[in-house]
Amino acid sequence: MTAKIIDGKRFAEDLRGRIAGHVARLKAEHDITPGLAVVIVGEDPASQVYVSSKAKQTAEVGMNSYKYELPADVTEVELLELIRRLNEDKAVHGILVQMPVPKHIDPNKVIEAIDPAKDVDCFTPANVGKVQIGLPGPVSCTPLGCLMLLRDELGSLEGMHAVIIGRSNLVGKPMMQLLLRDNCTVTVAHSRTKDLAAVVRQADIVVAAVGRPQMIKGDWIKPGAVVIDVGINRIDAPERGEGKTRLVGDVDTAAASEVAGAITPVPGGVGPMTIACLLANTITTASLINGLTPPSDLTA
Ligand SMILES: NC(=O)C1=CN([C@@H]2O[C@H](COP(=O)(O)OP(=O)(O)OC[C@H]3O[C@@H](n4cnc5c(N)ncnc54)[C@H](OP(=O)(O)O)[C@@H]3O)[C@@H](O)[C@H]2O)C=CC1
Ligand SMILES: Nc1nc(=O)c2c([nH]1)NC[C@@H]1CN(c3ccc(C(=O)N[C@@H](CCC(=O)O)C(=O)O)cc3)C=[N+]21
Repeated sequence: MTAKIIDGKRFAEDLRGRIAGHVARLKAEHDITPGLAVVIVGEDPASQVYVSSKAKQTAEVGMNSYKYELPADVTEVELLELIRRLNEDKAVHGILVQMPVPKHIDPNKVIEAIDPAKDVDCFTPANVGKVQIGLPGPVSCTPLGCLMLLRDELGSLEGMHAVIIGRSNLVGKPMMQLLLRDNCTVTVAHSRTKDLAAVVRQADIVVAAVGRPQMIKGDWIKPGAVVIDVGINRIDAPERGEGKTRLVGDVDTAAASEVAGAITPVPGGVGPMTIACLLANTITTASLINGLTPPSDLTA
């Protein structure tokens, strides 16, 4: 059997098309142009690429995009002051501070400074709690993107055994909440899990968010399972020439594709969905800030 390749890039394009429709409606009916502010500290080249593609896609769907590039030696006080200004700015409906921030800045202080009403990453305690009890609000971008792909592939997820590998606040834990809400039986595995292969073999749905290149092997996958590969790892690719690299996920995609029912590729899988869901969250926050019900097709 050869797995279906889940085209996240294409799904994200469709999602951005729907987002553009919601932006047009907010403008025409309510005179609101959603605005997203992205703050980046320092000059990590990977982050630069990621932030540029966010700005480009934000503009393409008709939203306003505001980019703040701060030097790596900016003080914590200065960064917090910028966040406070963005909290007050009526044109800004979403604030994203690219993580990680330099070591001399406390990421928890950054998170706590962001107004939960504008927290499009769903990092603040208020929004984490809302997701847990099912209240409307932004939902962590990567897990939201994974959920959309899974629902599209499977329809109802009810009763399925989902195994998530990774328990970070960014991916694993919010993924757990969303799959539980969709009536999956959820197992969360991590670095202390015993016999990970045996745990993964039980899964109808595998979500790999570990950050270890190709760690999840083909023979760990139950035949027909749906595999969502969140990992983005840059590895050496001497076959492409000296000094060249390529991106791979946390799953051994070639081997897993022999067994799985469907699988997301890297690149072109979850990554593009993360960015599209960031824009979706900006519609959600712009709606809620203005007392409107957010569009149901952009959230969990
Ligand atoms: N596609 C996208 O849009 C995004 C991709 N990513 C990628 O996803 C991956 C995960 O990101 P993130 O959640 O932030 O990573 P973290 O490093 O924060 O978390 C990794 C998790 O994996 C677990 N883990 C580490 N080693 C093992 C192991 N050998 N066996 C089992 N579990 C293990 C850790 O366990 P423990 O808690 O015990 O330490 C931890 O819970 C990375 O590759 C990242 O680049 C991240 C965000 C967005
Ligand atoms: N506050 C904050 N929020 C985040 O959501 C956040 C963050 N900080 N810091 C970094 C991680 C990582 N992340 C990615 C999103 C999309 C791609 C993506 O689009 N990847 C493309 C490939 C891009 C390439 O070729 O380099 C793909 O998978 O197809 C990658 C990585 C969001 N993160």
